[in-house]
Amino acid sequence: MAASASLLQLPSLSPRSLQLNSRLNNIFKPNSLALAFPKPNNGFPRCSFIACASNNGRESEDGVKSVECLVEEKKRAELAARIASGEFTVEQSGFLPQLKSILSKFGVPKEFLDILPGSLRDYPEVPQAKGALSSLRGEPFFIPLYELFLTYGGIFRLSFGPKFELKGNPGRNFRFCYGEGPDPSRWRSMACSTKGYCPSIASEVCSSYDWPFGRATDRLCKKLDAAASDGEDVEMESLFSRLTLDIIGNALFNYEFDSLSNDTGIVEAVYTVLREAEDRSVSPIPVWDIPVWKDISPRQRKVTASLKLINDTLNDLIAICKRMVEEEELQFHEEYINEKDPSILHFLLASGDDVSSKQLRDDLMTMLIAGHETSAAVLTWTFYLLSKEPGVMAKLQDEVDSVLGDRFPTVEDMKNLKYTTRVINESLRLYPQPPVLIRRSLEDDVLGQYPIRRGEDIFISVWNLHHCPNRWIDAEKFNPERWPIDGPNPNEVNQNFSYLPFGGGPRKCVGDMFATFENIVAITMLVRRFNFQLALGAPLVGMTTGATIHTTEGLKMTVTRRMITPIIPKLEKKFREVDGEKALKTPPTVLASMSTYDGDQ
Ligand code: HEM
Repeated sequence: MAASASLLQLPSLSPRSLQLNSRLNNIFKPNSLALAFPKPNNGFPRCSFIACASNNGRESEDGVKSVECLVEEKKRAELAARIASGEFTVEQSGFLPQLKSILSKFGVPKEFLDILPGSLRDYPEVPQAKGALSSLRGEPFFIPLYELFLTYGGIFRLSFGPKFELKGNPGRNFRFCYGEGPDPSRWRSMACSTKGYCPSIASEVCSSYDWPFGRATDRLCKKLDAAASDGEDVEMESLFSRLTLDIIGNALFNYEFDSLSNDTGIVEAVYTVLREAEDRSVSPIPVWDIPVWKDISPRQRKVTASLKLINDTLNDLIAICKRMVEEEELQFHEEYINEKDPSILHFLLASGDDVSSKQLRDDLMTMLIAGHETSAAVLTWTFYLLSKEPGVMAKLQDEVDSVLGDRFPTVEDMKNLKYTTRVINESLRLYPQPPVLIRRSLEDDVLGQYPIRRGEDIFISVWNLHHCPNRWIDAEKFNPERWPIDGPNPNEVNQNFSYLPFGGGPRKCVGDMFATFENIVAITMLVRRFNFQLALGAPLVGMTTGATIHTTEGLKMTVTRRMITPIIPKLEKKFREVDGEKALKTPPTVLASMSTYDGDQ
């Protein structure tokens, strides 16, 4: 990594001005600021920042680029050339500098100009990009942001309104699912509880077969096993979405969506609401706010009905959990965990969290949304990347075989699954979820050398940070080895805020440890058993944006069973206290739980 520390700092991101507005407000209004540090060198060769998937990721043997790849490169080059030509550049010097210049021409002495009130200080103007984003149609929005960054540098102002396609208000648009959401002070305490909860997943309870991570992934393995037998290709993006929905439902409120097996009403309702939230966040006109529209539009009526079903279900779950907690005799303490119901909801209620059921419901809904599609997207893009780098996949499978053998992964295994963790670190670098973070300035401030007005929206393009050619050697290459295997787990602090897999600061992701363990369990259990290749003839894997980076047409893969040397499972005996007695507990082995598997296991 070519680290350039001075460039990588975020000099003026003072907590004062950049406190996260937890409800993402009014983004993409004209005059939003986009940040991307560090500034690239002038003349730095533009890189093709989406790895082209020739033959859908299977390299053609003679190394000839596919037609799609060439088209993709041509499109990118055209976009870069248009931006560089100044098509989107605003020539302006700003009112205050102009005023000073006029006063100076009239002979006003410099000493006087220098003591003019602060508001007249001569700040340089932020480079400005202007236009109609519709003219950049056909790209996920963070791609033009990257091209603009290569042209304008680390900080520039976007004036892509009023025709800006992404003009909208995701904060407001998500509110229909989780009300006003948690108020910041309460959210902090909840985040603390949740962070407090995360270490407790290190307890042996979560390594038990009852824990949702392994159980849900096991169901996915069985599905893939059937597909492998039938020689059918599978669409992994939707399977990962279902996997993570099952996991988060179970972990949050002990609810079995079982979406991998069934399409029940509640599963459909969750997807209806999630898709609506994503659509609203990129829709130019909030038609859903028109009162009559809500009642006559079949789609909006479906959204309302779905929301009611979800809210009723959550209310029931909260009520059941409250009763359980009331009947419980156990005193709450830091390591508290209810073995029958180790859910976050139970933990929060047992901790004496004194909130209304509505608030609790809104909080759970927030976590459901924040923790579902993000993890699904990480798994999707990780498997996409792995399918293009057989060498990385082989190394990963070696590690999994030697560390886990036929066991289910446990939290203790995480420290030994070092390469697996690096694969996830690298996948999160290339495909950050979400690719852009948004803040609103609460007061006038200065960012770098530029003034920021109160109320101004600031986009922090994590995509740009993670792809910056000055920061990363071979920035576009999927190279888990770039992270030293025995080094610290890379995070925003030890990477000097040039790597933000889970955000940073007071509003950093509260589910980072949860998500890491979830991803490790899913990846290790899947690659242990199967090989994955992009399906022949499947559509090219392109990107599109919702709240996270989705594929344009799914991730169609051919899954085959691995031929692996059988490993004699270790029958470790573990003891744990159950109601004051020592209970014998034998951790399940993969073989035991996959007893329906035939052949080569
Ligand atoms: C690999 C999966 C995940 C990724 C990449 C991820 C990423 C992020 C990022 C970047 C943020 C900061 C957003 C911002 O600054 O505007 C965030 C916030 C958040 N995440 Fe995650 N997340 C993941 C999984 C989860 C999970 C599993 C949960 C819940 C169990 C969760 C709950 C949250 C919540 C509640 C917030 C808002 C925190 C606040 O506003 O204080 N996330 N996540």
